[in-house]
Amino acid sequence: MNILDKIVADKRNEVDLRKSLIPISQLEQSVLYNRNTASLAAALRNSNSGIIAEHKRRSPSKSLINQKLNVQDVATGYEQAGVCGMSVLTDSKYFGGSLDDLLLARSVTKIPLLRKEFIIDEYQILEARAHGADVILLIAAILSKNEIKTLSEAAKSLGLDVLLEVHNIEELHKSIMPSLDMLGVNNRNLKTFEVSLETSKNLSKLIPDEFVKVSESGISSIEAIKDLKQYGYQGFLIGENFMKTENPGKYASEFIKELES
Ligand SMILES: O=C(O)c1ccccc1NCC(=O)[C@H](O)[C@H](O)COP(=O)(O)O
Repeated sequence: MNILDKIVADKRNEVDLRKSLIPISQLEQSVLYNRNTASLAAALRNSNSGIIAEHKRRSPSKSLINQKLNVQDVATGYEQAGVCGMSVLTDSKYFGGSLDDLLLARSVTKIPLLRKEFIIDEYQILEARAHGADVILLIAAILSKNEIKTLSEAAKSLGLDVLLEVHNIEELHKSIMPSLDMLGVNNRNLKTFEVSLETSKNLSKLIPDEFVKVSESGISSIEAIKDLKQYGYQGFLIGENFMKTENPGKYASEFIKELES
């Protein structure tokens, strides 16, 4: 079994357990569930830098990245740096994150928040909204066309933006549908961990113009972003490169200033 299959198998058990503990009616009654959401797609369209900065403690490919930081400090730092949005990993077993991280980030910032999760069930979308997310991620590699349609339509009906992630042409072809806002190309093969920015470049011309194009993973330089912009990308998801520093917000601020200069 590859790592992605393992993550999804564990996720099915985790979601079943969560559903049995917290009913949907409880999620719907939360204060955060009943609020106006912010659009990441709109923020990216209006930005020069297009940075989406991630909170990521560890990962299957890199193991430990940074365990010392407080998520509220990271969120505040990212907002002050001028990022367009923040991605918060909520998977606990493989990334050391949680829904509490999302809540804590929401408590200190107004920027669009992405629930970075392996979403396989509509229940996780309700959880995302109830914990302060504005955006959800859907990963084409783990969903059928029909599931992408059902889940993205559910997210849109709740006022959430949808970022759909692909890694190859087959995933892209099955995914294009009107209920998506952003199409993300993951430069990391989630089954082998191989990273190449060529993946974003190769798929760029196949992504229809109505979607905001986002390049994800393995981005560590200003030159890489300038190059990807030539291919029509308006969003750049950066995790490890910021999180491995002592002060991700400060590093992101310097990165964005240089990008915009
Ligand atoms: O990062 C991993 O090792 C990973 C492994 C398996 C599934 C997903 C994984 N990462 C999720 C992401 O997409 C990244 O956290 C995100 O794009 C940021 O990437 P990076 O800038 O390279 O940290």
